[in-house]
Amino acid sequence: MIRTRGLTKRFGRIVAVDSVDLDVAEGDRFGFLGPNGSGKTTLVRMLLGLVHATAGEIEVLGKSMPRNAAKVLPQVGAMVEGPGAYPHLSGRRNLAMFDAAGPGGGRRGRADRVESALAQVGLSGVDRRPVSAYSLGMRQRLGLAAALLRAPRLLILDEPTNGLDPKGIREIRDLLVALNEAGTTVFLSSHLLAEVEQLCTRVAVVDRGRMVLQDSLAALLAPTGHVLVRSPDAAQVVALLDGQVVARDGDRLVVRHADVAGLNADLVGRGLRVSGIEAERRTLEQVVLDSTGASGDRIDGPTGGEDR
Ligand SMILES: Nc1ncnc2c1ncn2[C@@H]1O[C@H](COP(=O)(O)OP(=O)(O)OP(=O)(O)O)[C@@H](O)[C@H]1O
Repeated sequence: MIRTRGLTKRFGRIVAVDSVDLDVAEGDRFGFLGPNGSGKTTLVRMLLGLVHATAGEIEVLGKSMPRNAAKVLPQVGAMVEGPGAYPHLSGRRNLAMFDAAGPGGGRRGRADRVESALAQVGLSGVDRRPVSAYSLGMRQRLGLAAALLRAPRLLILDEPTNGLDPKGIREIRDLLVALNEAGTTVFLSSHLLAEVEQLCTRVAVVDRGRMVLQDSLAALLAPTGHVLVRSPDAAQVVALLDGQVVARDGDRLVVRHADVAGLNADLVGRGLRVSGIEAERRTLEQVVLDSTGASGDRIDGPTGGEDR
C-alpha cells in the first residue's frame, strides 16, 4: 500500500526525513510515531505529493509517486496538518465543494456522499452554522469526513485526534477500526502512544528523521522473558529460585522465567504463597523511549541535554 526506499528530505542544512524505508501492507492499521519535529508531517506530505523528496522512491497503491498522483490520489483519503475548510461556509457546503473539486465528484450522488461522510464521523445533525463557529473537535471530524468522501482504499491521517476529548478520540478510533475491518488500510501519524497502542496493528518510530523501529505491535509488546511475581513469602521464593530472581522490591519479584503457569505451579507446589503472577511486557511507551533520543524540539543549553 505504501513503500518508500531511501526517502530523504532536506530543508537547507536540516535533514527532516533521512533515508526512510517504510512498508505499509494492505489491511494494516499502521501507526507512524515520533517526537515533535522528527519528520512525520514532512514524510506524510511527501507520500501525497505535497512536498518533493530530495532523494529516494515512493510507491502508493503500487504506483510510483508523485508521477502517478492523478491515478492514485482519488483512491486515498487524507487529512494532513489539521482540517482545511472555508470558515464562512457550513460543513455541508465545504464538503460539497471539496467533493466537486476532486476527480469522480460528479453532481449525481454528491448529496448522498456528503451525508454519508457526515454520518460516519458523527456530524449528520450539524446545522447551517459556519465552520468558524465549530469547536476544534468538530473541525477535526469535518476534515475526516472530507477524507472519507470517496470511500478510499487508503486513509492517510496526520494526528487525526488532535483537539478531540477522550470520548471523541474513542469514537474516531472505533470509526477507524470499522473502516479498516471493511477493507480500508489506515496509516496515521501521531505522538500519542496510547492512541496508537489501542488502535494500530503495526508501528514505525522515527527519531530526528531516521526510522528507528518498524514492526508489528504484537512483536514489540511480546513477553520479555521475565515474570512478575508477588508473594508474601518473597524471601523464600528468592532462596528457592536461586539466581533467577533479577530484582526484588518488598513482596514484588522479577524472575527470569518463560513459563508463567509452570512457575506458579512450582511455587505453590512447594508451599509458597503467590498473590499475583504475570508475564512482564514492555509498554509501547517504553519501547519508543528506548528507541528514541531526547525530544526533537528540545533546545538545551551548553551544559544540559545530550551532545548532538
Ligand atoms: N518548510 C520547511 N522549511 C524548513 N524546515 C522545515 C520545513 N518543514 C519542516 N521543517 C523541519 O523539518 C523537521 C521535521 O519537521 P516535521 O514537521 O516533519 O516534524 P513532525 O514530526 O511532523 O513534528 P510535529 O509532531 O511537531 O508536527 C523539523 O526540524 C522542522 O523544523
